[in-house]
Amino acid sequence: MANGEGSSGEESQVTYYTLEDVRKRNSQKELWLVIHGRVYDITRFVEEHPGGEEVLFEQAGADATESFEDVGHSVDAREMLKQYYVGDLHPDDCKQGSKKDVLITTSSNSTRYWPLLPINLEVFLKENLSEEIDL
Ligand code: HEM
Repeated sequence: MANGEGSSGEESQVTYYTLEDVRKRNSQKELWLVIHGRVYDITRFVEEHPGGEEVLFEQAGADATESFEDVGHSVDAREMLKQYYVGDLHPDDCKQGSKKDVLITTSSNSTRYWPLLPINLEVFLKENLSEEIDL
C-alpha cells in the first residue's frame, strides 16, 4: 500500500551489473550484452534481428558497442534497444576501459621521464651535445 507513496524517484533507480554478471549471460537461453555502458537482455530479440543471430551470439556476454556502431545502426534500431534495457554497467567496469586510455596518453608525456632527467641530463648533454657541436 505504501508502495511508491510520495515519491516519483522510483523510475530513476538504476540497477548496476558488472561485466562478470553480463559475461554469464551468453547462451541461447539468456543473451545479454553491453552497448554504450548500458546492459541489454536481448534474449527475445535474437531471432528477430535483421542482421542475423550469429553476430549477436558472437557478442554475447560482452561489450558490443564497437560492433554495434560499426554497422551504423539506424535510429529505429537504437530506439529498439530501449525495450531490452535492464540496467547500467557498473561504474568500476566502465572505468577500466577509459583508465587504460588515460594512462597511455599521460605516461608518455612527462611523469615517467622527468624523475630521470636531473640524474642523467648532465651526462647526456656532455656525451651527445659535444658530438653534435663537432658537426
Ligand atoms: C541489441 C542490439 C541490436 C539491435 C536492437 C539491432 C537492431 C538492428 C536493426 C533494426 C537492423 C536493421 C537495420 C537498421 O535499422 O539499422 C540491424 C541490422 C544489422 N545489425 Fe543489428 N542490432 C543490434 C545489435 C547488433 C550487433 C551487436 C551487431 C554486431 C555485429 C549487429 C549487426 C547487424 C548487422 C550486420 C546488420 C545489417 C543487416 C543488413 O544490412 O543486411 N547488430 N540491427
